[in-house]
Amino acid sequence: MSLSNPIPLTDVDTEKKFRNFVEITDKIDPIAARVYNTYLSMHTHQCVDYVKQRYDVWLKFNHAQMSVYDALEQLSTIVDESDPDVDVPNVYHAFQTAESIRKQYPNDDWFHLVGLIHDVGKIMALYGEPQWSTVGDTFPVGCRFSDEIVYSSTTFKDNPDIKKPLYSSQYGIYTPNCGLENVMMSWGHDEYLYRVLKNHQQCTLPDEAFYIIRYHSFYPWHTNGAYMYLCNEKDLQMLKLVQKFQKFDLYTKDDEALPDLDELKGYYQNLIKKYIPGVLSW
Ligand SMILES: O[C@H]1[C@H](O)[C@@H](O)[C@H](O)[C@@H](O)[C@H]1O
Ligand SMILES: [Fe+2]
Ligand SMILES: [Fe+2]
Repeated sequence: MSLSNPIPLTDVDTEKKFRNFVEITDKIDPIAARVYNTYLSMHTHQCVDYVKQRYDVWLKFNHAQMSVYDALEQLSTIVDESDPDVDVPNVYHAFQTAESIRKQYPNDDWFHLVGLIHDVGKIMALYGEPQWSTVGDTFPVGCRFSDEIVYSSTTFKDNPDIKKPLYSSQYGIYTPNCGLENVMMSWGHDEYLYRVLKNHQQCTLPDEAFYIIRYHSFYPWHTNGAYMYLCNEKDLQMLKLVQKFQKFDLYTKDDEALPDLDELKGYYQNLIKKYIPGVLSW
């Protein structure tokens, strides 16, 4: 599926510095400490065995029954602890992302909907999942952790997998260019929402939408160029689309100009009716 002619991205705030993962010093601001500690826990605990165990817990889809819109509204109670750029509930970020995509690609309504829902998997945090296992950038487990992972120089030292020769080799349990669909990613909101939607037979979003949802947090890959040796043709083709999405996901973050959610509700409820109707198992 090709996206119709883009209008150039004009409303990007070039003054503000996004994704500024500052190094930890003893005089640190509370947000920077919150972000660092989230990644420290994530990089300490996310390993092959841990991810398998999360599959057991979450892929039974027995936590809740609700529509996508109801799940989206639950984001109004979640502040993402991994994000140095957002300190308000995540529901605003959902509408900011969606609305900016809608402005640039008015005809690609499925893309608007991806903007709206891409982070809905974060509702896991409301059902007992720690934030370090819900939010933040993702990375493959079962092979060597890349230097391109944020804070990786100090946060992986207690991860059980770095002591295992197979898991800490370049390819680990994978084969060259095996394709990301065959790679086990650290557990988080991307994989979770992807699986929830796959499990919902009435979901008619295109393959591109599923792909963006599944890999939008894989910054070491889509932005820093790591792990290319695990990618197949499909991944390289989809990379451009994920990068396009990433601009909207990141540069529209704004804690001051908050969208009026009631005003936008009707448009997006119709999109949900069109592409993801019904009650989903979460
Ligand atoms: O802190 C953010 C946030 O958790 C996003 O939802 C995720 O997609 C990004 O990768 C991460 O950097
Ligand atoms: Fe996300
Ligand atoms: Fe996001």
